[in-house]
This record gives sequence, structure tokens and C-alpha cells, in this order.
Amino acid sequence: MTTVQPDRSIRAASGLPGLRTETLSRTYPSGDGQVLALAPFTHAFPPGLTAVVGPSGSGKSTLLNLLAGFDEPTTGQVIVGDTPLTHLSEADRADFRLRHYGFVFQNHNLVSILSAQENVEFPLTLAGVPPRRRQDRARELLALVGLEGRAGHLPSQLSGGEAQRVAVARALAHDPAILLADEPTGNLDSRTGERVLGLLQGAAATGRTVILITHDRDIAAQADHHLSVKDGEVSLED
Ligand SMILES: Nc1ncnc2c1ncn2[C@@H]1O[C@H](COP(=O)(O)OP(=O)(O)OP(=O)(O)O)[C@@H](O)[C@H]1O
Repeated sequence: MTTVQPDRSIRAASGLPGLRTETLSRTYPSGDGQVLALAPFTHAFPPGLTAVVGPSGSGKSTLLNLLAGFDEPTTGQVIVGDTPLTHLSEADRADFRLRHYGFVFQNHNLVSILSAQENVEFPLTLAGVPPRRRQDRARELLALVGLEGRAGHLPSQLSGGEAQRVAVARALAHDPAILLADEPTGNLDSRTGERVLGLLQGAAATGRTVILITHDRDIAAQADHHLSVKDGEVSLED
């Protein structure tokens, strides 16, 4: 397993804030009625890798969007460390997200006109990290994901698996306490998927809270903790 050491020079936090929910729920208007996309859910996510599984339409993305603060809950709240995310203004929430969250999506979402190196540097550029330090950090992370030889390549010059590994490196660049991954292995063959999973496991091994939505039972089985979502109801599998 690859171990990702927190880079204290980038984010000098003592101890990583945890993630929890309190009676978090979401309903959406639908026709004349309402759809309960997420039933009230109270949970303290343990550090480590939590896999979230469930059939299509069960509420996984709704949960992830709420955990990220991309969506407003109908009831309850998301709390990161001591900060209720829901109580922050939109601007403060965006800033909070930049500092504490990393994201990996199914379609890597790399910036097409930036090289692999520049993509990894991007969150650090936004955070105002000086060029030299962000270049060093990006080089270190590209080496970690086994792509030191691809630093100058554009996303279009990378394979799907390589692009996803760059996306993981980018998500880790600012050393986030929370890493949210939505089907990151969905477009990858199983060997490449295992490699990306190994990177997430490495990130989780250093005390981060890593939440992974996956349809792949083999991938989910390798997580430390398991949640299952069915018709908006979240249950613990372990
Ligand atoms: N913006 C919205 N407006 C109305 N209904 C929505 C909205 N977003 C989601 N839903 C409904 O909420 C329920 C949960 O959807 P969600 O996208 O969270 O499922 P999911 O488990 O992520 O599915 P998939 O695996 O297919 O991505 C579904 O019934 C969906 O139709």
C-alpha cells in the first residue's frame, strides 16, 4: 500500500478534523409531491476509507453532495471538526472546501489546457502557495502516483488510468483532511482501478477521512468501513 505523508509545510494543522452528520436529510420536489433522496442520517465517519454502495438512484450522490456542501440539506447538518458546514456563507464554504476537501470524480475533471504538473499545482495556486513550493509538491505527488515521467503531458496525452492518478495527486496536493471520491475507478480496468484504490488507501492510512462511492463490490470490500444506501436510507454494513 502507498503511504501519503501529510505535508505540514502546505497545511500546518495539528490533527485532522473529522466529518460527521446530524439528522442530515434531503427531499426534492417531484411533480405534486416530494422524493426523499436521503432519509435523516446521523453518523461520525471514522478516519480511514469508507465505501458507500447502493443501487442507481439510491441516494449516494445526494449524500456526497451534502457532505461536500455543494447542496443544502432539508434537515440537519454536516460538521467538519467543530465547523457546521451548513452555517457558513457560500463564499466561506467554498474557501473551507478548498482548504479541507479533496475530490476525485469518475471523469477525472482535469483542466485540459494544463499539463499534469500544472493540474496538480492548481489547488495550491488557488491557495496562494508560492511557485517553488507548489512545483516541488506537485513533483513529489506525481512521483507518488508513478507519473514523474508524465509531468509535461496534457490530459489528452494520458491514458484514462494515468489521468485518474493525476486527479488523485491533485486531490491530495493541499493535504486535505477529507477526500471524497465518486466512482473514481468506474472507467478503469480492474488492474488500474486497484492502483487508484491503493492511492486512496494510502491517503486513508494517514488519518484522513476518505469516502468512496463505488458500484464495484470488489473495490468496496477492500475499504475499512462500509455504508449501504437503499431508497435514501443509509445503513452501516460493519
Ligand atoms: N436535483 C434533483 N431533483 C429531483 N430529484 C432528484 C435530484 N437529484 C436526485 N434526485 C432523486 O433523488 C434520488 C437519489 O438520487 P442520487 O443521484 O443521489 O442517486 P445515486 O445513488 O447517486 O444514483 P447513481 O448511482 O445512478 O448515480 C433519485 O430518486 C433521484 O431521482
